[in-house]
Amino acid sequence: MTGTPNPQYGQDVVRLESVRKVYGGSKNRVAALDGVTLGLPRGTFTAVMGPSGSGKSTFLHCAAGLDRPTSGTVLLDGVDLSPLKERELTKLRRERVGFIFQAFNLLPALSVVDNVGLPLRLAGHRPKKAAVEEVLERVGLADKRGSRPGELSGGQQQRVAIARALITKPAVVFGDEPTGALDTYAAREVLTLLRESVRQAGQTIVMVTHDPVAASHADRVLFLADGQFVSHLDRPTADQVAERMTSLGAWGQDSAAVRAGHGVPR
Ligand SMILES: Nc1ncnc2c1ncn2[C@@H]1O[C@H](COP(=O)(O)OP(=O)(O)OP(=O)(O)O)[C@@H](O)[C@H]1O
Repeated sequence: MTGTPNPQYGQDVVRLESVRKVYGGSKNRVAALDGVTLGLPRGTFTAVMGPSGSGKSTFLHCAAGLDRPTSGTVLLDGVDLSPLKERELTKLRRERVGFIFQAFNLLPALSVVDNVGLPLRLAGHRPKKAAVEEVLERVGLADKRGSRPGELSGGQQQRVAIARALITKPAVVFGDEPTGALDTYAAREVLTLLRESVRQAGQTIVMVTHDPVAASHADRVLFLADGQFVSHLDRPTADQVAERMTSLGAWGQDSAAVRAGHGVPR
């Protein structure tokens, strides 16, 4: 089965080769991704950072098969996405990719259990009770199984979203600012959970974030500038991430104020 966790290091779950994504016409052409070649090994937690407009969302969308590059190749769990038709791409995403967004995107009328089981239902499978219970245990919400999202805190809702992302045993989970809407405490809980799923279950996670503290939970932080990956840090502190972002001009004149807002230890 495609999504079976395989904590085998050295094998790239996400691979981009010479990927370019160009927007606009001849007058307002923007290379949002400008020749990106990159491999993300199985069982690793990667954070992607960069100034506004550097191409983070474009990278996430292309790497996750939500958008197609103008040129170049994306391989997801060993599958070349370029020749796939839309339906095949949708199927591959459902089977092998999990998503976590800033706005938790839970269905308010459904219980926690039904929200978590939804990706399996969409793929035409009936969620197994034991599998849903197990993933709810993992995110620490077994006692909230019957609650509606509106009855939960932001951190709890994001943990439901993580359970929903993990239920299909995806090859990779993409997070788009997953802690952006959470307070410091809830954010730390969510990041610890993501990190544990990498350490203990061999999950592969790729997370776009503006927050140096969030990025410091990753194994590796990649920095984008003008559509290219320009540097990386392995197991950095939040301060090191913030320094690197400052050197990329990410926070302009107000960098100190923004750093303070992002909770960087000073
Ligand atoms: N649909 C689009 N049409 C035209 N240009 C686009 C489109 N999407 C993105 N761009 C441009 O591509 C570049 C990269 O955008 P992208 O959204 O990937 O950056 P980002 O790093 O995610 O920015 P932010 O941190 O502000 O969300 C920017 O110059 C942006 O204006």
